Amino acid sequence: MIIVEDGNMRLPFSRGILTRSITSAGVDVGVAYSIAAEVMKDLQKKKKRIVSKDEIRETTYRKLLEHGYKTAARRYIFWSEIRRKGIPMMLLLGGTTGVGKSTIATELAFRMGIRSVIGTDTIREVMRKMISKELLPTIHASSFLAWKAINAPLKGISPLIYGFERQVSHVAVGINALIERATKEGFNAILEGIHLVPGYISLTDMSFMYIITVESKEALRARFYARGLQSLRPANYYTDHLDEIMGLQEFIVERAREKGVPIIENIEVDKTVNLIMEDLMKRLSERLKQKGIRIEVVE
Ligand SMILES: Nc1ncnc2c1ncn2[C@@H]1O[C@H](COP(=O)(O)OP(=O)(O)O)[C@@H](O)[C@H]1O
Ligand SMILES: O=C(O)[C@@H](COP(=O)(O)O)OP(=O)(O)O
Repeated sequence: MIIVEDGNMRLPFSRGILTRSITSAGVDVGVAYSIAAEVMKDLQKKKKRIVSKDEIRETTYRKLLEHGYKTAARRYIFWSEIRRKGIPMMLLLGGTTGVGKSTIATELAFRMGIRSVIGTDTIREVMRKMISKELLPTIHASSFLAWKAINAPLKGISPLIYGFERQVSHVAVGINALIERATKEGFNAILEGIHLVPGYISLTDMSFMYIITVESKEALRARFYARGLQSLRPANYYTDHLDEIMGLQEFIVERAREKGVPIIENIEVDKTVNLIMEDLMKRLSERLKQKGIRIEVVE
């Protein structure tokens, strides 16, 4: 068995771990698994019982090149450098309910080896327990129904947007606290949820936001039916309010345009995940260069 030495830690070589790192470079998981197996064979041929992480990275990088995956090889080295340097960053995925945020967040977390994925609806749930409905009525409803809790006369303002904005501004208190703590503690996390609206959240220089959208009401309807099969969130609770939910998407997209936050139409999960990782690699390396941190990418 091959032992991987990492500082004073020694762990058995795991094809699963190496497969995840290779998929983080955008390689199909089946191909990634077979490349990981080839890497293991090459290391075994060297008859060395203990290998370093650098040797694994080098061998994997060469294997990807041999198989013609030049771009993936560069991405692979980039993300393993990010992990090696333990660079703290936060990814924030906003977008109206049902577009696929938690699905994409889970896949991104797997590929990037990020352990904490936090939904803003969880933050809202905690706030609901601590703050009464009388005091903050708009947080005790779904985003697209918060307007029903408003009993103020609204002149010329859309009740749907006003109710949503109230809920977002309240939940943003918890979101900003999370971002502050992650920055102070230096840990990675992915936040996902409808409350991540550009202009309402204080981003740090190491937090990167994306807005996920669906192309049509029909596509969104299909998402809710698909989710209804996998979870206890009943589809018709959402499909009965598609116009409101799409109205919130419009509002969120406008804010994203104003703030220059990338907007990604989520047609296929894999494509969306690769798009975000590609864009994130560019934004992250630019940001790190500004901070004087160079990520060597082996040519
Ligand atoms: N690109 C996609 N194509 C088809 N179905 C998708 C896609 N992205 C997500 N889904 C499905 O849509 C449903 C809603 O996704 P979810 O991640 O729960 O949305 P959100 O977290 O944005 O509310 C889930 O059943 C998920 O599997
Ligand atoms: O308030 C809402 O629209 C959704 C947000 O869910 P996400 O889009 O954040 O998953 O929460 P729900 O009322 O369904 O529990």
